[in-house]
Amino acid sequence: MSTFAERFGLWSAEQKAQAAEIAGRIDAGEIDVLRFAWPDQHGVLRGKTLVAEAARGALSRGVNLTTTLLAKDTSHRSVFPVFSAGGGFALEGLQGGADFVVLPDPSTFRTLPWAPRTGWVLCDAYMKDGRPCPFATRPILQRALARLGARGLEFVAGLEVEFHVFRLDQEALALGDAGQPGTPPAVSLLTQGHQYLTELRYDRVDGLMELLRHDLLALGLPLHSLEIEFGPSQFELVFGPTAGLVPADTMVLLRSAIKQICQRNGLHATFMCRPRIPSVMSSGWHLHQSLRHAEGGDNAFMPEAGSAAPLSPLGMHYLAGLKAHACGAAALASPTINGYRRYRPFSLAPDRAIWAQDNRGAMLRVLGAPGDSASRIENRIGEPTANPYLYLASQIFSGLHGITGAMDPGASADVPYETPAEHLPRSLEAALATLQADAVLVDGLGRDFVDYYCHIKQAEIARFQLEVTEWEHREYFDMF
Ligand SMILES: NC(=O)CC[C@H](N)C(=O)O
Repeated sequence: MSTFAERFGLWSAEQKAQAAEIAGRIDAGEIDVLRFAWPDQHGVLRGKTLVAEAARGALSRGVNLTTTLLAKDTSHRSVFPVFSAGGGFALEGLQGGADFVVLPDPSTFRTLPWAPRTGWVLCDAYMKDGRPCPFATRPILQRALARLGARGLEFVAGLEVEFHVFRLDQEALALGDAGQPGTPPAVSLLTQGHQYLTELRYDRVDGLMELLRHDLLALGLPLHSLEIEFGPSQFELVFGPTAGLVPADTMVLLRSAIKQICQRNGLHATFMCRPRIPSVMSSGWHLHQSLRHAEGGDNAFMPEAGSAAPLSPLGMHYLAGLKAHACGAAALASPTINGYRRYRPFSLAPDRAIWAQDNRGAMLRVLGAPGDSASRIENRIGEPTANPYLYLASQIFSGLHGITGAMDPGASADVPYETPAEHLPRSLEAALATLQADAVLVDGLGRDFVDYYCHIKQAEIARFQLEVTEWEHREYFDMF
């Protein structure tokens, strides 16, 4: 019987060869288990771990997962009526908690440095009839990349990712800590804040940094630097430029890797934008991006000699597209309720949709000059929880619109927090409404996908709105 991958022709010749190589490593007894990891709608990895012999067959047969995973919000609740007729989804085949199939992309295989004799492979999701799973997000980025490819262009991105790491104070979980979501762990600071980039702070956490450096490099991720960020217990890692799907695959893996490495060492790493700790600074995910010519590989954003503009005309049009669609794209770049507390002035985070030449107060920081082969745009709109496939796709769809419409980004906003401009959405709800009304992003992502995504996010918002916050209690309880 032919396998799932063969029957539906889901692998390229290169992927077949890579799968054979993994099978060979399993046969040679190199690994005991293989983790089949699939990035869900939140960009969180889920999947199953198979023992070596079972994993060998599942490489090309795939692994069945439950379609209810597609229905989950960030509390892991199913927010579609999956057991009703049709399952509440706009598309067929997802009712009743039936199976879908995740099939490895063999090019992503590696062994996990922190987990002995453990293999890991990123998977793509398909329906049982071989169709791509309609709500999977990796194919959305693939589609965006293909649109660029049709113009002879490739997407290049480097990642600047901020996050917090705390010491875990709690050894055991109490029974009462269970919940959906459960009680967050009790933690203490690793470092105090406001010692941005000091060597003393770095040395204090050198042990953690060395753990991260060793394992992230062993995973083959393009780690460039490790840095002390502004806030208490806040750090930043920078990853050098890679092309196509790789930066997004890197992001899902690095987030999961950092959390795993930390939890194995009595630490808690979080990519939540603005944890509730005194003197907190928000964590951003700044995306350095450029396009290159598929033929020749030269940077398509680098301006010609003598250019007054910091980018080529193509780059300036792309920039204008990013600016024009920023408020809708925010729903993908900053997908949590918490992320909207970050857009505030004078914080090195953006608060409005503007661009400027090398200015960290602007949303779009442009770094380019004739002769600079690293000419690029740094979009500072994102927070580190974003699903990278959606965040990157939102950039490409926006930028492509700028290119096809030969859009003009206007002048550089050199006083970013004073320049009159459209304010970034003040809430996730406002961002979702803007996304729904953005015809270019809806066309790129697909109307069914946008409706699906907004339904999940609205469920989170609805639960949030039912909670009485500590702020309200403090404000009104004694006063009235
Ligand atoms: N050093 C920095 O650039 C800080 C960035 C800031 N934390 C943000 O939210 O984007």
